[in-house]
Amino acid sequence: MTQHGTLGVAVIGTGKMGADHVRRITDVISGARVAAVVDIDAERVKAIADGIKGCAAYTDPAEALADPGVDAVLIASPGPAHEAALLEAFRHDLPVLCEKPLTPDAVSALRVLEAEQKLGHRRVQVGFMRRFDAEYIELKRVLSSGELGRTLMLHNRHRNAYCPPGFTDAMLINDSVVHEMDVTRWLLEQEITAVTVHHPNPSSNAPEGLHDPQFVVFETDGGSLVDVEIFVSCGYGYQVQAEAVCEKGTARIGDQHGLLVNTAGRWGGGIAPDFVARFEEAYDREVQQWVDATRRGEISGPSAWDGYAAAAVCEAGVRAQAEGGRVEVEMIERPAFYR
Ligand SMILES: NC(=O)C1=CN([C@@H]2O[C@H](COP(=O)(O)OP(=O)(O)OC[C@H]3O[C@@H](n4cnc5c(N)ncnc54)[C@H](O)[C@@H]3O)[C@@H](O)[C@H]2O)C=CC1
Ligand SMILES: O=C1[C@@H](O)[C@H](O)[C@@H](O)[C@H](O)[C@H]1O
Repeated sequence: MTQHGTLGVAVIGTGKMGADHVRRITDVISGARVAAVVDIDAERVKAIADGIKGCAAYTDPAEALADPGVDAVLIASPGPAHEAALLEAFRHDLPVLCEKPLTPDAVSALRVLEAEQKLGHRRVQVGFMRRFDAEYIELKRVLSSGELGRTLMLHNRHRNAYCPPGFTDAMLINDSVVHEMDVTRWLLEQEITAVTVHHPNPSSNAPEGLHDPQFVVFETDGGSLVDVEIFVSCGYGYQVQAEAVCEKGTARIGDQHGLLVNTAGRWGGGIAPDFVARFEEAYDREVQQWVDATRRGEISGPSAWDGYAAAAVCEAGVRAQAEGGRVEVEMIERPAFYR
């Protein structure tokens, strides 16, 4: 570790999430600094590095990870670039915070699991930030306490005001519903065993060719049923809600009733514009805890196994979308290394 024990982080990918993580490490959290930024867009990466003292700019992740000032890696490039960056980080035995998805499919996620196991110690935390959100943490506490009895169903709504150009049906599953896959596994402590996907006639506001919204159903090995409304062109804001239906009651998060205003015969509150605003504190907590654990020589949070499990469920979801009907999730048995 460089500069009085401060963790030197290389941020790979400096788009929407990467640039926000650079800002977070530089201005918000403690114990780390951005030692290097990497992007295939040379102009973008230079502009970002120029604004940070002692930060080097690279267009090649391999060169950046060989920089002696780099102690840890935050991967925020697009999903298909994650595997190469992860394997390069393993070559230097560097700890990694990898934005979701770990990789875009189960076969490549499995290669990452195998490579991490060969290292002999865990190196990866996956960026499933909802596990660091105050409301989700509270929901997890209530469900784990047993005060509401067994969880029978979990209803989820996941709405984005708009989606980036080129968003596809498969991305609805791989980029968006992947978060509900992770929170289902984490909240219920059960594995997802089968996926079914339905959709109504698309909204007239959906981009051409996108079946939006969709309605996804998970079955779990504990006998719970989970549904997810995914709607990425709802137009009015960003909403993530979850309601657990349990034997002795229900528990619900995501109504965002921070401030209620009464005026001119109406009442109401605000809705976050996007995930960066809605989950700002969760991202801060996620990155701070990763830095703290790394500086203690530990690794915590969602593991590469969680990334693999989500990728396996995504695969079933994408097949269910394309083929119709119910598709069973195919997963390897959890290795002892990840227990
Ligand atoms: N946790 C969350 O809520 C969210 C996570 N994400 C995840 O963050 C990652 C990045 O997403 P965005 O920032 O939205 O994408 P983006 O498209 O805004 O940025 C990606 C950046 O990576 C660069 N890049 C592409 N290939 C590269 C490579 N091989 N090496 C280095 N840089 C490369 C691009 O030039 C671009 O600057 C994705 O894995 C995405 O799934 C995205 C949005 C929210
Ligand atoms: O991860 C994310 C995006 O990639 C995805 O496109 C959005 O739908 C999610 O809400 C966001 O959290």
